[in-house]
Amino acid sequence: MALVSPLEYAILRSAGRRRSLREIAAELGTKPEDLMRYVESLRARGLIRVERREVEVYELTEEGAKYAREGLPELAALRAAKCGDICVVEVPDTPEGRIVLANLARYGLRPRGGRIEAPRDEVEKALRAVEERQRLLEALAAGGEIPRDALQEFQRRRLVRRSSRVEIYVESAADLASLRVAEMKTALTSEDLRSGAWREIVLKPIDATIEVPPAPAPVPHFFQDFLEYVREVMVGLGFEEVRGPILEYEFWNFDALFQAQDHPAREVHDTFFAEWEGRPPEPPPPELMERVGREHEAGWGYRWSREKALGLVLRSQTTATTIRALAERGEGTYKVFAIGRVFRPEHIDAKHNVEFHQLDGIVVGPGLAFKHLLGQLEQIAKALGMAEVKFKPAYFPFTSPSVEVYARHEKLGWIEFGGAGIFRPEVTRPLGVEKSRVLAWGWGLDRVAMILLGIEDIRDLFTADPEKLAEYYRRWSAFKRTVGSRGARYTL
Ligand SMILES: N[C@@H](Cc1ccccc1)C(=O)O
Repeated sequence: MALVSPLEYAILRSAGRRRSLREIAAELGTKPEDLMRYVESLRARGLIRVERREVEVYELTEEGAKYAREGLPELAALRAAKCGDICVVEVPDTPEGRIVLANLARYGLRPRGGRIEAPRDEVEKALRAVEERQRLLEALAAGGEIPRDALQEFQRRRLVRRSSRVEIYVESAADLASLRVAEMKTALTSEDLRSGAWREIVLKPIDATIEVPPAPAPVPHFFQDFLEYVREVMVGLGFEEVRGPILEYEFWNFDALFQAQDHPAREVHDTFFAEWEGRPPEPPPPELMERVGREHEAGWGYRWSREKALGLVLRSQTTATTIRALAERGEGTYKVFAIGRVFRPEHIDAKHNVEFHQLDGIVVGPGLAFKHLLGQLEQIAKALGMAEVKFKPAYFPFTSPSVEVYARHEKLGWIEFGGAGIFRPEVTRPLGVEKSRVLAWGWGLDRVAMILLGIEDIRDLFTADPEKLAEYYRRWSAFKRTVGSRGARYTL
């Protein structure tokens, strides 16, 4: 008495006296490759016989598939014939036209002077023959079988190509009455072993040698490529790149940006607070912390805590990185940017992810004003190839005036993809920046990529689906080729 799983039993019953695995899979509503390991396991136990045979298959070429969809060109030519007792078939004097004439000659319609003139009944006979070819071509496209001579003819015309496939045939070698259907598990528990239940359990077989259907060839990751492109655009605009840690002090992520310690964005539902046993990042200079603390106490009127500022978070904005650069370099004339991952405990949907990428930038120099900020944002948006961008007044604790930046997504409509503003004096003063003004912005690059590539769901940037990855890579390559040649429109 052999034990088999319910699925193995179904395979044996369906196999009976020799059948192709594809038929069995179709009957059981699954795919042959999903049955293979069970077939292998049955074979190993002598319950089934397996035979692999190479079979010829005919598949449509690209041209064949096109004609199956749109109709053979000679069919259109015959249908357009002008008939009295004599029919006249005209074709354009092009390579395609000449192919049509050559094909019609096979049905006995001889061209003369680039056109065909023949008695009506001959043309009708040819039309019926061509219609029959069309029917066969469509039948083949739908997966049906067609006569051999038709296949050979299509092959000569390069509408069909021959290849081979391994077809698997199985035949039950078991007496169904002698089998017992048992539970199937992937792993046994110690309880199964102790109680002896393992004797009544079928273990799910694993066979790593089974062929799987081919997956599309791997392509470079479009979003990685995109981030590299943004980096190059920024460098091309004269910016210098700066980098900063992902595990960041609250100080740089919030305090140095004049974001009060009881600001709602500093609650657990908006920020990932971190505990870290390893080596922490280099702490901020103590004097700087003092100056920032005093600015908070004077400006927001609460008791500032140094301990709180030394707490660790997963960076929630790359402004944490540009403010580090500002603190390091101080007064002067310069432009820097940072590209990096940021983290926020969002409710995940098509536009929000808990992990995304930002481009932050600052422009530092004396005499800079709001118009320069808008001009700078416009320049970057254009350089990236964004078509339509809009600015709206907004609020951030660290800038004044502030704007939100919107762009139009072909499916999702206007979406916000970033913020910008001029750093408030409360931000720049403790850093020793008093003469210069600082233009600052932070853009969500995931959303920019969605807008540029027409991606409708932010989660798709992290998809593991090879088809989607290949599709997005195609869109990305096409975008890169045409960037710079699109019209752009900007409104305030
Ligand atoms: N850091 C802000 C964006 C911003 C950056 C710089 C200036 C103004 C706004 C955000 O992530 O929403």
